[in-house]
Amino acid sequence: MSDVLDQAPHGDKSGVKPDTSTELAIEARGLVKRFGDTLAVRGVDITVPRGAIYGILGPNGAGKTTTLRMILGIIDPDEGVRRIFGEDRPQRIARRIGYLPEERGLYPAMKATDAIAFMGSLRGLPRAEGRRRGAELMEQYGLGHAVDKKIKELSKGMAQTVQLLGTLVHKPDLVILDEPFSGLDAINQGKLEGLIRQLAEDGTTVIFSTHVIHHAERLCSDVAIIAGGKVPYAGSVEVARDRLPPQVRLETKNDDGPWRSALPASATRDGAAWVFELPESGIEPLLRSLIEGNAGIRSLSIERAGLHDAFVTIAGEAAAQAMQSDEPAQEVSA
Ligand SMILES: Nc1ncnc2c1ncn2[C@@H]1O[C@H](COP(=O)(O)OP(=O)(O)OP(=O)(O)O)[C@@H](O)[C@H]1O
Repeated sequence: MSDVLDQAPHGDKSGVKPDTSTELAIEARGLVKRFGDTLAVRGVDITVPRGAIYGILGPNGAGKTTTLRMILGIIDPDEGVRRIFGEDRPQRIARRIGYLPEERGLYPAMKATDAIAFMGSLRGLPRAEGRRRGAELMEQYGLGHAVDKKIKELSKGMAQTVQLLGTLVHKPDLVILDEPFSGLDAINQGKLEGLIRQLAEDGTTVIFSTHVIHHAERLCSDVAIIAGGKVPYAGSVEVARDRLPPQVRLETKNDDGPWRSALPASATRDGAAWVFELPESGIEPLLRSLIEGNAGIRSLSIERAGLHDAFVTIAGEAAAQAMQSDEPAQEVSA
């Protein structure tokens, strides 16, 4: 797949010199957007380092698309500033950006490679080159059999993939994907995860919005959680997970004994196991008390909180439930 994403420096294409003065791909501060009476985005700050895979998580209507559209310069914020590669007028560096909008759509009568070339031409890539690269990309993405097909002859998922390839054909430095996983089956979701990883390995910054926390957990170094037009958390996935104490799960041979006083008062039963938060003093003193108190340890595990649990804590149960209702029944594993 690396050929697919054979990334060259791209600043020359746009006539704008590559910016080396900032390590940030995106810096957005205090973004606010109103649509009539609706306050869609209420003061969003997002900072995306270059080369990151960055996830924007939030339930329906949270303000993800509006935020991305402001960052891209498709709409202007009512308040706040945003910079892409240090440039505060994103349109000026449009050729360095690839954008997959949430609303999918290509001309049904166009050939797939022409559709990719057309999208590339909107970002400054000559059509002939776009067609050549389009065919190459389709071949490498497993759609070689469809290069001569028209969009209307493709399945919905295949057409969506063609649109994604059109987003990448001009070799952008920054790729912004709005809900790229929705509408794809489990196999294609897995392929898309691989493609996103490959883009990042080649130095491209990738930002995607999603309802499905598992994609972000597998792919992202950093995330922003958007809920109700605000960002209650933006930062590393690891730090978000560390906001919750790890959970201990303990099974013992003996039901009772002096060891029981070592368990925190909040410990609960889950079948044969005790479940509780890892005490602040750590596992060693607890282990000592269990051994000396003759618990007869059968099994003991310590599990770090996942991003989903962190999301529930940060954004709230309601937001998590709203997200979960959108998760596909079949999940892919990394
Ligand atoms: N053009 C518009 N005119 C009026 N209201 C809008 C417009 N675009 C978005 N909104 C409103 O702004 C809020 C945020 O919408 P937005 O599309 O940004 O959310 P989202 O997080 O991307 O949601 P989803 O996951 O459903 O796509 C919603 O209340 C929505 O109804």
